[in-house]
Amino acid sequence: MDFSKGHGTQNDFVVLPDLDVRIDLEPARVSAVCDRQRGLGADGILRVARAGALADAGVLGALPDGVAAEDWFMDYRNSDGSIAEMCGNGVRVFAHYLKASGLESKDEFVVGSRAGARPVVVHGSDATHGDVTVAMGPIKDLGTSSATIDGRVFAGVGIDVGNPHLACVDEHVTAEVLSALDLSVSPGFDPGFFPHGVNIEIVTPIHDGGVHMRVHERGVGETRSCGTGTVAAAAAALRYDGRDEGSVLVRVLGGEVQVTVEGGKGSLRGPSVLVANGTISDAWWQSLV
Ligand SMILES: N[C@@H](CCC[C@H](N)C(=O)O)C(=O)O
Repeated sequence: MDFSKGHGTQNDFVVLPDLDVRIDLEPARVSAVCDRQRGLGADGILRVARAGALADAGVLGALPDGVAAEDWFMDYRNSDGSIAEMCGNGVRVFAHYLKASGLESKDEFVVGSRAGARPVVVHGSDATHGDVTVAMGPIKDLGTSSATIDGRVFAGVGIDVGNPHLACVDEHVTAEVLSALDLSVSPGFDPGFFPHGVNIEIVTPIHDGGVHMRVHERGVGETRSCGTGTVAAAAAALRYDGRDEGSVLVRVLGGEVQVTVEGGKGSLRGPSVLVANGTISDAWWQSLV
């Protein structure tokens, strides 16, 4: 089975081209591939197929809103094997992979996700580096809640950008305070508020047009970046600043991305890097279930 490995600001993915939808992505297989000791190592898997082929194979119950059968579809899995609705860094890597592999020749096209259509613009790409903007869709306010890290409570705002986030902007949080946080343990959150789990961002207020952020992802743990999380963080930081719209440079452990919030929708521009192509052993794959 062929694979590529790539990352967007060090949120890393195994990309599995599967146009005929033959690969069985059982959670045990996904978590083995993503395991950094016994597998390839990644925060998640991106299966590459057309939306119609995934629906015909029963992977998708129905085509999500705005997604046509002939659109590309990013079938995203977290490293624990769970399915998530959206992955912002994943869409950039997915679009870059399509261009680099020759599967797509256009610079502007739609990537389908379980959260709906996510149009992309590939500003530039070669076999290794890409620069991609993703139209991230509506930003929905879920109300206020809080996260607990190491006994410290962070007030935040619940934000749905296709998947659920709790973005906590705190006046006492600086880049130095952020770097001292222990995110090796899952932060506490209100399961009544987030019955399907949540991605949690701790964010500095906006300074000189930018914020710093760390993130603990549902189904993964701490990651060095989360694209949907940067959109939630930017929206929360703008609101903290008394604004509904604006452009924010979001700095994460793995780099930086530019997020724009306008008309209740987000857009995300940032890099993608494709680092390797290879083959997964059939014997190993079969041994996993
Ligand atoms: N890293 C992703 C988000 C992946 C999904 C998330 N862990 C969830 O379960 O919602 C991103 O770049 O957005």
